[in-house]
Amino acid sequence: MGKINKTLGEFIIENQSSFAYSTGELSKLIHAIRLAAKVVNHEVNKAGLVDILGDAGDQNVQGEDQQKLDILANEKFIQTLKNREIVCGIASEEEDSFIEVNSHDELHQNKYVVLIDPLDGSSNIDVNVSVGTIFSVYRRVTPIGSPVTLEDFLQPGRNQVAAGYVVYGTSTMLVYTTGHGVNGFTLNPAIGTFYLSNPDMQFPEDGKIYSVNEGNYIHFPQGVKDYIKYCQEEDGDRPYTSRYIGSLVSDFHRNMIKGGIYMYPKSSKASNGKLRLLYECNPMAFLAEQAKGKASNGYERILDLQPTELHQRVPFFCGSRKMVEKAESFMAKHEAVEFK
Ligand SMILES: O=P(O)(O)OC[C@H]1O[C@](O)(COP(=O)(O)O)[C@@H](O)[C@@H]1O
Ligand SMILES: [Mg+2]
Ligand SMILES: [Mg+2]
Repeated sequence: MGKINKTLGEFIIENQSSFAYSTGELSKLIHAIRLAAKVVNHEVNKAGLVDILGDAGDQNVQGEDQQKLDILANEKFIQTLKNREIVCGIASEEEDSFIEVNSHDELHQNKYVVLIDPLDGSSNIDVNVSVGTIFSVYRRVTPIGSPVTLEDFLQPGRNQVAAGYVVYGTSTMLVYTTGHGVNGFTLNPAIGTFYLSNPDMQFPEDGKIYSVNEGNYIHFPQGVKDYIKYCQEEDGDRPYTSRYIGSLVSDFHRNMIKGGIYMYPKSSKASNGKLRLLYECNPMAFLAEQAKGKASNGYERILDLQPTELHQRVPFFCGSRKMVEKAESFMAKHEAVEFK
């Protein structure tokens, strides 16, 4: 008889006990994310057949054109989390400020807040290239039963209790951590069940793939330019291969499996780069570290950064530990002079 793959449901139940304060609330939360992921997956897969491609004609708080699928995915995740009364607050790339989730009984006991990037890789939606969803979970810091505040969301990434992503690619996968390693589950679309397909995922310590939008090369800090040149030099196992999908989730996923580094540096055009600390960099950094990889802003550990705004951006270097350290060493050489 072939290898029996554990379902996500079975895995959640089995691993619930490994989580401190375990009341089953976090398990219910992961279940809800699984459900919303299946709903969004269904929409993504038939995107070309129904009128959900293209932009929605609105802009989000960051001045980016919202795609129709950005809005649909945002609605599906928020609705699913709200309806299950397992969170007390939600923040999203597509919402200006956080949403307080009130349950029917005044003093609801929900203790988690969730931050989401409902649709990651929006520029790839219309061209049938893989996209994703990213989520990050914290225990609230304000007293249970009291109104949720911004403070509950502006926590350093090291406080995350869970983080993960869904990649809607050649197959649909849910990859997440609760601080006990990283596991990947593949959706069997025929029966709508996620199965454990990639247990204990780990970044190879070193790699041969670098992912960066080289179209911004001339605007990059000298340290980044030097590291890209280093990746391209004929020497030993170099040149490395350049791979850039333009969806953070997909580039991260490939690099975690094959070994590689993803970079979205600051530049003379964007002094903090493009990616958002709270619902892109923190969750991917938590996953990276749990998978023996590394994540920094070129100088500091992402998970130790103290957030100050819901939608703040930070430079991002993430992937195989030795590659991130190498990039950081080039950055350190030029730290003093770079456009502070
Ligand atoms: O087109 P650029 O500037 O290279 O940016 C691509 C990056 O921006 C993102 O699309 C930003 O995420 P959103 O699509 O969620 O806004 C990342 O997924 C991706 O890595
Ligand atoms: Mg994104
Ligand atoms: Mg997005």
